[in-house]
Amino acid sequence: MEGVDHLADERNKAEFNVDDMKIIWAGSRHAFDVSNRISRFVATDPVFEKSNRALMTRKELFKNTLKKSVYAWKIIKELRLSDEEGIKLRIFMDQPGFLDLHWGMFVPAIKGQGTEEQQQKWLSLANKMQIIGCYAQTELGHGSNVQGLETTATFDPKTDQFIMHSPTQTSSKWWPGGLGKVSTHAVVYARLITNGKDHGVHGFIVQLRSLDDHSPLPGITIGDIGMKFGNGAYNSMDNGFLMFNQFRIPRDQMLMRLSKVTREGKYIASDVPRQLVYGTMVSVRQTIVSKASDALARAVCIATRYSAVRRQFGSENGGIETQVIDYKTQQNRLFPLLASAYAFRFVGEWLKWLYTDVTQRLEASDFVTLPEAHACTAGLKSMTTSATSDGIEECRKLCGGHGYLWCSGLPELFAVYVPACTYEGDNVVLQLQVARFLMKTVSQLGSGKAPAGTTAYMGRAQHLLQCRSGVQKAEDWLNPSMVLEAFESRALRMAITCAKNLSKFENQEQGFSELLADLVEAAIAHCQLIVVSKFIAKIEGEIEGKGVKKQLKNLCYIYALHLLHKHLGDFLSTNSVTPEQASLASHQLRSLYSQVRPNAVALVDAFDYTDHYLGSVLGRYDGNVYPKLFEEALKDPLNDSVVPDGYHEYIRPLIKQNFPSAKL
Ligand SMILES: CCCCCCCC/C=C\CCCCCCCCCCCCC/C=C/C(=O)SCCNC(=O)CCNC(=O)[C@H](O)C(C)(C)COP(=O)(O)OP(=O)(O)OC[C@H]1O[C@@H](n2cnc3c(N)ncnc32)[C@H](O)[C@@H]1OP(=O)(O)O
Ligand SMILES: Cc1cc2nc3c(=O)[nH]c(=O)nc-3n(C[C@H](O)[C@H](O)[C@H](O)COP(=O)(O)OP(=O)(O)OC[C@H]3O[C@@H](n4cnc5c(N)ncnc54)[C@H](O)[C@@H]3O)c2cc1C
Repeated sequence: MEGVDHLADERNKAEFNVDDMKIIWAGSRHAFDVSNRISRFVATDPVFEKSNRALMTRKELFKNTLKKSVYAWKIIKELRLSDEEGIKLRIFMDQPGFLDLHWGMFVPAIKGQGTEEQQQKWLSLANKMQIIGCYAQTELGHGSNVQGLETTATFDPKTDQFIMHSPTQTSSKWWPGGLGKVSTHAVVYARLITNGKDHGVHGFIVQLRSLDDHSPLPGITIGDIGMKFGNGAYNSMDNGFLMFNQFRIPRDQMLMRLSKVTREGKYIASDVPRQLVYGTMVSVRQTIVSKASDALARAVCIATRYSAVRRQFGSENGGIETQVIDYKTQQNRLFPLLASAYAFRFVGEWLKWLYTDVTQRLEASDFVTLPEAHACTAGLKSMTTSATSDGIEECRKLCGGHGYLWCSGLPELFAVYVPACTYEGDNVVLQLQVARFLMKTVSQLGSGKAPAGTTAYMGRAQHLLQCRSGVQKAEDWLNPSMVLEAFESRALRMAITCAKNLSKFENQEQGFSELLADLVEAAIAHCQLIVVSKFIAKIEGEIEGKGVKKQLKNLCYIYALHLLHKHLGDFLSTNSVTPEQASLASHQLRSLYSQVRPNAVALVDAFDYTDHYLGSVLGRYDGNVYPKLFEEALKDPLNDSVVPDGYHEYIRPLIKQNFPSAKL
């Protein structure tokens, strides 16, 4: 029935003020107002219609993305939207495209690595979108190993130019978003060679296409790398390939904030860490963590609302059946994901703070916190995107058969989201960076250098290596210090075991390669500790709103205890908990699920998503699922005619058994 809220009973059960929770979720009243206003604006503008995406051909989808992106830019300019509003517009538009790479990587790369002069020249064009840029780092043969890139930029002192060249097929740039068909420019990462010496990978601004007719400049071969996973989905993006054939650019197009090449061809390295050339990746990894909470929240919102609508079994005397959300198995799969969405939100807020702090320090030439910022952005990007990808797929299963329908919104969400486990650094490769950082920290214990920041707990190694958890009853698992101690002790003991095993190898690098799998597990344990500790810090802070804090506490402990349950092997093998304490944790989890149950729909309403953004028949705000599933089905082109195309050609001859005889 139109206009009826099928989830009204669920909403009436809520024990907290949803509007207050919306502010907590958004981060502030201001952030909520912006998000709420822009999402509704996008939802009502026909240009941003997206329900027809799956049926578009690649070319139609690409053109539709161009149309939406340019229209979004026009709105940003005409309505003088702020950066914050512009970014929200892009998010709610919900279609990956060249704008992401232009604003998300090209502009930041110039800001981070260009000199004042270069910024003035290039950003004035880029900020008006008179040039469109992308980030061309990955090559056909090398993505994870940035130091292994093969493209060369050789300085020619005669002409004061760099010669950009792709010496092999594997050196072709391959993957950059926006490169295939749209970008006029790119920040290209290539090996800098002066006077025959290789100085490693540096960034260069390179014009790729004519600003008059968009044709590739001579010496440049460029195109799209082809269809990717899923229909619609990430295929709106023109990920591209690029080859240089002795292509020349002026010397002043090398990004020279971190190091320089003089007119004579002399290379001058500055005294800043060379890793700052990776700065753009660090900034995007930070953004990806907040986006993980958003993607997971979308999936959880769909699965929660649908689980409250869907009924199976349990009917007594012909009465109504049980809502599937009431099954403990459903709760055991769904509520930890709901809790994770909130957890990633808060760790994302904290990471943004950490990133802002390290950026300010770098500007003041203070590099002390750079390794930690790198480890946190890499590790949390890895951990949250892996959990979110798995979570979206779990939400699809939580919706049963209907979750597999395109109109559930979940297949497309998964297809768009899952490459987050790979881009901006493969998730395993990134956890190994965390592991290196942890091994270094462990090796310095006792040296007088106290570990700080997220590794401060390692400074209490003596206690954490010996302590036994004091949990005696299920309620003890609601004690923040007991929860934290269990996670700290597990993370520390895993790291120390790895360090001990490493020390048995004469060659540290060889030892590291032998122990890769254990090192990744130790890194994940450390990252989970960070998320748990930031959630606990959040609930221990000031939180306004009727009943809001109570709900967040429940979610925080669900998050922590479900991790304990999932990684029980780690907790038991490190003696961080006993089997009895683990069983008390399971008991406490069940009790927390019961407390969350009446609030579940309201907790996903707090995300404030429009039906347009969710793009899901199953996750509709009004819960009016079944009539809308029919409506969607009837829109499918196969239902345009009762008798399908191909009937006379194939079905009829088959049934009548009168097809021509086969010849081999
Ligand atoms: C007017 C208003 C305007 C508003 C605008 C409105 C419009 C809005 C439109 C859009 C809005 C934009 C929204 C943007 C949102 C963006 C969202 C995201 C979308 C994403 C789209 C996908 C795009 C994808 C892009 C890419 O994938 S780019 C390529 C990424 N590639 C990688 O990540 C490669 C991974 N590999 C590496 O990073 C490195 O190779 C390595 C694995 C780290 C190894 O490096 P190496 O140098 O070999 O180091 P090691 O020897 O291992 O270590 C040495 C040393 O260095 C330290 N280290 C390493 N990395 C770093 C680092 N980054 N920082 C600091 N330190 C680092 C390492 O720890 C070691 O330290 P020690 O020596 O101390 O041990
Ligand atoms: C949708 C999408 C968009 C992208 N956009 C861009 C872009 O705009 N610009 C850009 O430059 N790039 C882009 N990329 C490329 C992306 O950054 C790389 O794909 C990514 O860094 C992974 O590198 P790879 O493909 O070389 O993977 P590989 O490194 O080849 O990984 C293959 C396997 O090897 C494993 N592996 C690799 N090294 C190690 C190791 N040292 N130890 C243990 N295991 C290892 C990995 O875990 C993985 O399982 C994009 C990729 C995708 C999918």
